[in-house]
Amino acid sequence: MSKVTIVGAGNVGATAANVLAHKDLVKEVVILDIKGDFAQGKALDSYQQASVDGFSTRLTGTSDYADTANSDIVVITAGIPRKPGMSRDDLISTNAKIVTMVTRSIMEHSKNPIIIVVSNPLDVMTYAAYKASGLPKSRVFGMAGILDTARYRAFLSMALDVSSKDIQAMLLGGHGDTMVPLPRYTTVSGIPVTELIGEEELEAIVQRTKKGGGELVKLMGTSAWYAPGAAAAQMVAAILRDEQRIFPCCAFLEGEYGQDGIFLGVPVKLGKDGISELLELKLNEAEMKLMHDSADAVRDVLEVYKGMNV
Ligand SMILES: NC(=O)C1=CN([C@@H]2O[C@H](COP(=O)(O)OP(=O)(O)OC[C@H]3O[C@@H](n4cnc5c(N)ncnc54)[C@H](O)[C@@H]3O)[C@@H](O)[C@H]2O)C=CC1
Ligand SMILES: O=C([O-])CC(=O)C(=O)O
Repeated sequence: MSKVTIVGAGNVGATAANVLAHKDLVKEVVILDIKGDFAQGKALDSYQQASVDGFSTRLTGTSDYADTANSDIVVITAGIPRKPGMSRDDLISTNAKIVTMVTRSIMEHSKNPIIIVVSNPLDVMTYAAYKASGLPKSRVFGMAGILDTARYRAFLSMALDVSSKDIQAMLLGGHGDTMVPLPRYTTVSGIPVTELIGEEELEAIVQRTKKGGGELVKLMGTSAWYAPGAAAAQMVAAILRDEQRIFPCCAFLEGEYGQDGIFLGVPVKLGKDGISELLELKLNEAEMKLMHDSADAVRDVLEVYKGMNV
């Protein structure tokens, strides 16, 4: 009888709630937004889909944190999205305050939730939620890697004309243009991807993946929501079902990959208590360098956050 709260009833939050309800895994999904009755409207619309699509999960909307009391899992999507010409890092001054305030309010009503952060800039916003919550690192992490590998898998699927279901891939690093897709850890039904595609075409797909978020911002004028919402719901499902699935997630590193005191994308195992294990891949020199460059980029934004004293 779990309870899931989604903070932010906007594009990503409402999609995550809707996708989660379709999985029919949880009794109650609460959507919270500061924007008047907006969350109530989104929840009501979503719940009116229940009889059409056949799910029982109740969706309710609110602007009152008391209604989030005793949540088992909280997904934070509150904050502003970027517009064309902006980087995710440009969102920090607004979103750091929002994510910190949201996390504090959540913790006033739920003792030991698992928090999944979605708001950007993701790696630093996950750090902000971790600090504001006081929860252990196993219970606070961010969604990005599932989305970024999903884009990588989509581009590969289009290039190879195969189902993306058969493409397995791993990706590390920050959720920015320095992210590190890993062709050496990419297979198609067990076949190394390098046996199926030329080096140049693969490199072009890697580069397109790194800028995958920006491509959509340019096309739509705001950032993506279908794949991000579904990715967040997949993480919630893995926790609710105690699946111990291995996903790339934004997790707190304390020495792993040569990084300390920073949230970055790495493979983790997800189950009922959050992150049960962080996996350290045997990277080659070139991959490790890309990982360190990505960590440096995240660390620059982390310094900005630390200087804000929120
Ligand atoms: N980690 C990832 O891979 C992804 C992250 N994002 C990020 O997710 C965030 C949300 O994106 P969208 O849903 O497209 O934006 P949106 O503008 O559609 O929705 C954001 C919602 O947050 C609400 N909000 C703002 N301040 C709040 C507060 N203090 N408390 C509660 N609610 C508050 C707004 O009223 C709005 O409804 C953005 O920061 C975006 O950059 C988006 C896609 C992927
Ligand atoms: O691109 C953005 O700003 C939103 C995001 O993180 C993504 O879609 O990857």
